[in-house]
Amino acid sequence: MSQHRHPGAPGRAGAVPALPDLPEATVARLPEYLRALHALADTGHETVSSEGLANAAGVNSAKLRKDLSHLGSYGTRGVGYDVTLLIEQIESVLGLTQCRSVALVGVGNLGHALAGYDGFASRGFRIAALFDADPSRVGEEINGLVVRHVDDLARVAVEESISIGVIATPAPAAQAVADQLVAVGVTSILNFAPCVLSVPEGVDVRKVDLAIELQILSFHEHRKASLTALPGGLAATDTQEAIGT
Ligand SMILES: NC(=O)c1ccc[n+]([C@@H]2O[C@H](COP(=O)([O-])OP(=O)(O)OC[C@H]3O[C@@H](n4cnc5c(N)ncnc54)[C@H](O)[C@@H]3O)[C@@H](O)[C@H]2O)c1
Repeated sequence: MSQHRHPGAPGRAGAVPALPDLPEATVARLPEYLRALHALADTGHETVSSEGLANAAGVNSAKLRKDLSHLGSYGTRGVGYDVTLLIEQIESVLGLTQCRSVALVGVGNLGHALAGYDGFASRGFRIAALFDADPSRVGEEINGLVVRHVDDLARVAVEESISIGVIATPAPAAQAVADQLVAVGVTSILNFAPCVLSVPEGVDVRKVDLAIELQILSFHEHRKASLTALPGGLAATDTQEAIGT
């Protein structure tokens, strides 16, 4: 996943206390720690060592300790981190203590899959509205939500307090959809369309493109093949480190 962020993004909630300005790479790893911590909590763990959490999250433990130190969380020597406390700290920093309402625009193949997925609610997100421009899709019910015409975006965004927009339209339509989302006050956009969006300062856009991820993996396959062809074979032993995850 790539991201595009304007510095000093104001966000929408005015009363939120100032947060530490974390490195983007740390922010990107916090959800991994959170997922691992929830799995530990679900299996009855009350504490976890930095090594245990690092393994569960798939990062190295020095990086994890550094990331968590940004939150003021250092764990207790010989005991490790308190799982519940760390979940609360990370959720607080990620702004997950409130459920965020998401609007999904473009309910085709991908949009259907996203709208039908039940796993977002437990991670702090509610898909609150579905929009499409195709009249034949408007009125269809998916997972208890009726698809509305994108022309209703402005009204529904206010009614449902939409804070994040997800774009799953074809690329040629994505910029206009982004403009509509921004016009109704949405300042965070997740873009699945394979294109670069132009947005005003203060609007955060993250882009998901599985083809790009596959192309990066293709490069590493290509590189591994070229290294194994050399005398002495493949040097890198830690594949995740080698590809910078
Ligand atoms: N990021 C990824 O990894 C990934 C994977 C698959 C697809 N995609 C991308 O996701 C997008 C959707 O793919 P799909 O297979 O679901 O396409 P699709 O054609 O099945 O669905 C697109 C939907 O968008 C609607 N639409 C078009 N213009 C619109 C507009 N202005 N406002 C609202 N709705 C509009 C269409 O009516 C349609 O229902 C494409 O851009 C595709 O390239 C990305």
